[in-house]
Amino acid sequence: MPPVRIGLLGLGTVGGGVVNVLTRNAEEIARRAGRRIEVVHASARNLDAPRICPLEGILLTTDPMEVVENPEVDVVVELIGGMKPAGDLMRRALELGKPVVTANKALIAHEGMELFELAQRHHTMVAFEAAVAGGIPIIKAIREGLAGNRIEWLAGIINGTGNYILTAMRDEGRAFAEVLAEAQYLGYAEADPTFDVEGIDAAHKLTILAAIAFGMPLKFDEVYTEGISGIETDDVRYAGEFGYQVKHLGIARQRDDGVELRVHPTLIPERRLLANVDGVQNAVLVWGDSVGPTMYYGAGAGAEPTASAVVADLVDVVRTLTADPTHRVPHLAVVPDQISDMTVVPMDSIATAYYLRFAVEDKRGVLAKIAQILADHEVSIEAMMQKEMTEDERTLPIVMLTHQVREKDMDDALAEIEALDTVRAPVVRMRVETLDG
Ligand SMILES: NC(=O)C1=CN([C@@H]2O[C@H](COP(=O)(O)OP(=O)(O)OC[C@H]3O[C@@H](n4cnc5c(N)ncnc54)[C@H](O)[C@@H]3O)[C@@H](O)[C@H]2O)C=CC1
Ligand SMILES: N[C@@H](CC=O)C(=O)O
Ligand code: NA
Repeated sequence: MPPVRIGLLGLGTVGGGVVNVLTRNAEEIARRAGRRIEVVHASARNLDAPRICPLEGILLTTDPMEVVENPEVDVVVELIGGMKPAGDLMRRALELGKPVVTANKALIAHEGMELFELAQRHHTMVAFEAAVAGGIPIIKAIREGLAGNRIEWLAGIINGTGNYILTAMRDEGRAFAEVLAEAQYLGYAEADPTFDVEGIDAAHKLTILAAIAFGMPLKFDEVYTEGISGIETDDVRYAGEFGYQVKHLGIARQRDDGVELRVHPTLIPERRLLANVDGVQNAVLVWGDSVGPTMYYGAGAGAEPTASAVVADLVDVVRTLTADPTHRVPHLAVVPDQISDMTVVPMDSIATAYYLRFAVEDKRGVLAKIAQILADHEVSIEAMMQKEMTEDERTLPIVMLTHQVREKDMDDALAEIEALDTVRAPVVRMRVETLDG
């Protein structure tokens, strides 16, 4: 069989990693795919930029559309990122009947439904394993390995940059900005790193995971999203004193009245496996009704871990190039006419336990007043600590864990507490998840 000819859009961190993996493991990959896989044409914005990979034998251009339209290219790999021009390039490739492999979670989360429909219409496919949790084969695991289950819920650390920052803040007490710059240097961060630190990247990934787990449409706009930029080292330390780690989680859960989709900093009991996933590593805990809890762990970002997922998709695509398109594994796990809409439940209706930190004036009766307001709103306290006075001797931090409470009740209680003269700053709050069923 002649080699399969790849057109590669983007020669940055992941594009470079893909060339390296395809070159180094060429024989092994050919044994699996049944044919050799070779990059023949590639594009980058600046052809003089330094590269992490060899480029011998690859025709280079600054015009990615030239690669897509090259009749000598059989499969397109999109590793540019973002919405434009990546979306137009992908659409053109699909119209030409060329399969596309991508790591672009933003594009899939926003435009996946149309792209999958276009692919189907042109008897081809989009593969996107690298879009979620980097090198972890989580899409394949849920879509194929857990196909016998009703997935009840999943929770994951799905942004490598954010986890890298939180780990360095906790273990080394380093400043947020400095660690972010390091994650950018290592190639982990998005082109716009606010996507990482404000939870948007994790929301893109959760959108995709939920669609595959529950057979529902991609609903990025309905994901409740909070990032890690507001987390302070004191809170990480106090959480540790209660026996918890602070992690940024994406959570999707089926309920009778719809589905919860939320991304936010979360306290997890330190004995849980997820609490011990550090640095750039990601992990996803998936709970299926037949299998129970399963967990998938590995590098969530970086050149070769992400390339590992891109190349696995390439092998899949190559294996099915000559197959009847209706016999391929569907993009969102269920056959297209079986995708069923699901209501995303409002945050107000979600019940979780909470970590709270109050900055109060050191005055008699303040704590009693706070406890009273919490009780009036059905919030019951599980544990409480009074911490040392701040350096300026102005405020006394009080931290507590609560039992489960509806978000709406907590909002109302905190609004009342923040209006007290003796409360000096907005209350810091993080949700707590036990992840035990
Ligand atoms: N870096 C990582 O660890 C991971 C990245 N991803 C995704 O992989 C994709 C690529 O990311 P990286 O390799 O990190 O990016 P990068 O910034 O290192 O490389 C991007 C490449 O695309 C080219 N490019 C950028 N804008 C372009 C434009 N307007 N027109 C033509 N070419 C353009 C650049 O010249 C460069 O070669 C993104 O979708 C990202 O979200 C997914 C998982 C992990
Ligand atoms: N910026 C992303 C890259 C992988 O998806 C991350 O840090 O996880
Ligand atoms: Na993956």
